[in-house]
Amino acid sequence: MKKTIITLPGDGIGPEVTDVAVNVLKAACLPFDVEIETIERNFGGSGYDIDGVPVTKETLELCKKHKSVLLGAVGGPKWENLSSELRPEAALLALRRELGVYANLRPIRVHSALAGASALKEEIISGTDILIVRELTGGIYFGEPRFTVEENGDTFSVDTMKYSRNEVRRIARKAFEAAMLRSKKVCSVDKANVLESSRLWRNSVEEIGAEFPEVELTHMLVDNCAMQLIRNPKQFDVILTGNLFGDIISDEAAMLTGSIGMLPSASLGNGNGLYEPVHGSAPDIAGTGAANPLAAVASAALLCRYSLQLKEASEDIERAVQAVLNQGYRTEDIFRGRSGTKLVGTHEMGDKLIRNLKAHTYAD
Ligand SMILES: NC(=O)C1=CN([C@@H]2O[C@H](COP(=O)(O)OP(=O)(O)OC[C@H]3O[C@@H](n4cnc5c(N)ncnc54)[C@H](O)[C@@H]3O)[C@@H](O)[C@H]2O)C=CC1
Ligand SMILES: CC(C)CC(=O)C(=O)O
Ligand SMILES: [Mg+2]
Repeated sequence: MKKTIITLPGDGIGPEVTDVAVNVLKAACLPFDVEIETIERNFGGSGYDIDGVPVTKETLELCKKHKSVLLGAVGGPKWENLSSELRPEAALLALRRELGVYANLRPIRVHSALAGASALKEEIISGTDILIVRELTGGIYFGEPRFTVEENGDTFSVDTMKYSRNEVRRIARKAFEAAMLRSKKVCSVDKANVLESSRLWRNSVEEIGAEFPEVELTHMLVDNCAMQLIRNPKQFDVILTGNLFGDIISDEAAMLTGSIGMLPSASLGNGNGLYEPVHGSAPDIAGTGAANPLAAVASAALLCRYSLQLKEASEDIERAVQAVLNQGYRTEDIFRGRSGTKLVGTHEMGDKLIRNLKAHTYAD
């Protein structure tokens, strides 16, 4: 059987990690008689350089048609002075919006082999298993109006933080459903002591919480959450939060796992799936072969699970990731020079993954 996915490698390290993820995905699906066909499109800053826009209408339509998209990353200094609608990041926001993928799932799992790789003490982080459920198509990244004006000899810029009750209820339901399959705890994170939109958020989450009496619901202000994630991350099961706060605390939570290069994501909604590492285009290491591809690879595993319904292939990829870490292979970001570990580059890590995948799947 043939399955088609759209790949949008993007900018910086995006193409490097996407290449590895696609190779691993193909190798993982083969034993299940699924041939992965990829259609690649320009996207982000590199898309702008070629097409004059960071994403074309044709690409958006193609993504909608095929429903599953594997994305690398966008952005970089080269495109920072473009107007907001031509910036690489605008393409990503447009894609998320067009696909209607409002539920951004960001699993934070500390691999036992990497418990010593975090900047935090091993006893604080080992065993951490958090799911951040971030609202992705609303909030301040999309709210109108947004503008900059010159007034009275000064410059003013406005962004709008806006949520509707239904938008909050929709993402809250996803968080509670996820919690039912985990440790049945949801911590909703907001800034309800200051923001009107956060008070609506809290109120709407409470309404959905009432439909899930088995799930323990707590609320936490985002500044406290930023601190609690470092103090005692194991207190969290599912963290439910809005677009901006989720963006920030997930980068923070990435450091529990040793590196932002470890964190995958799946964005779901409207029957579509967009899969991308949590990290950006990392211009500081692009082209050096140092990028950690495991976040992109783990995102491909999520694509297998949610879009291709190939749970076993997805688990095979996750096992291969565990195996390479247990065997001591480390890209620079997670390399701490410990005995038994070996520094590898992006593509060498990909080769090790495929070797493990073959050893596992063909031996069964
Ligand atoms: N989803 C996306 O496409 C995102 C794009 N960006 C864009 O990326 C550009 C750079 O943003 P930054 O703030 O520097 O964030 P970043 O996530 O690209 O990089 C932050 C730091 O983490 C390191 N890093 C990131 N991914 C890594 C990986 N896979 N392996 C090893 N090290 C890794 C980088 O080298 C850098 O030191 C900006 O243009 C930004 O807008 C940022 C976040 C998400
Ligand atoms: C690049 C931004 C549009 C978003 C971002 O940083 C993220 O979704 O993690
Ligand atoms: Mg981010």
